[in-house]
Amino acid sequence: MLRLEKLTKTYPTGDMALQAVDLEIPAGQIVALIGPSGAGKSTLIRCINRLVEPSSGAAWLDDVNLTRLSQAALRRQRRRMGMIFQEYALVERLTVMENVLSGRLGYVGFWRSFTRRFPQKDVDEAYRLLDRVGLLDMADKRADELSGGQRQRVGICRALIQDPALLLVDEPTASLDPKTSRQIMRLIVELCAERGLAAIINIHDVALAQMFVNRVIGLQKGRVVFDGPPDALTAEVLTQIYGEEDWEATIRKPEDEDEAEAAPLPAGAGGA
Ligand SMILES: Nc1ncnc2c1ncn2[C@@H]1O[C@H](COP(=O)(O)OP(=O)(O)OP(=O)(O)O)[C@@H](O)[C@H]1O
Repeated sequence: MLRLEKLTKTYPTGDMALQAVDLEIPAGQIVALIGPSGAGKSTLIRCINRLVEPSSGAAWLDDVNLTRLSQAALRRQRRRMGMIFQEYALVERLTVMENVLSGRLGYVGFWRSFTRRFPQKDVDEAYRLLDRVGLLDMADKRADELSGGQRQRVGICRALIQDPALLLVDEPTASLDPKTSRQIMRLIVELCAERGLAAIINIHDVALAQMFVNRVIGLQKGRVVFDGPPDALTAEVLTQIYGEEDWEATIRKPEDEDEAEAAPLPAGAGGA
């Protein structure tokens, strides 16, 4: 379980990116984080694994206070938090397989990581994951030969091979076309359900969030202003989060139901 207690981040510039955020995410629950540009979504995700150092407050993963860890202990705990990035963050000149296996670098010793010789069980797991995401025949391709959707699938495999308890997902579909975006969201949600993984997905596309998760958290100016099921995201609520706009075009409509049926919410997606 992830618990944030009054998590606060003020950047040296004075930007108050997070203001005393309290949040609990049970094991296995998938949450979409929405909010306007600058609301603090990326900061929140990065304060959890301390790519950004929080100014005060605490982030607990089960019984571990992540904000108090030494660098060595933090490295160990980061294995439990897989991260998926908007721009994939793959090493372009390495193969798909090598990129996936790089997710194990936090586990193998210095010499193995230096020579990139991974245990056979890691290689076997990498093949299993690539098969699961439909990229088995791409294992030996270089990352720079892949499409955006294929790259994100590699990014997902790299995060999952860490065997994390929590996925931190930062705008996974922002660089993808609408159809590929749906496929990637569906894959993330399915894989989390299969593995009982909790996830926080920072996402700009409200309709996409509504389609795939059971709990949405709205941030505005570093504060949680909404926490509830996707159906509660009315035009009034969206105005509160984002400001005045014609929200009827954004809110999920009945004709989207076909897509929802094609992607039933797994039980693990969990309610608020
Ligand atoms: N490295 C930084 N130094 C100073 N201020 C920053 C830094 N990163 C973010 N900020 C500020 O913190 C606030 C929150 O930014 P953050 O990137 O977390 O928002 P966001 O909701 O993820 O936005 P977007 O959707 O545009 O990515 C903004 O005011 C931003 O300008």
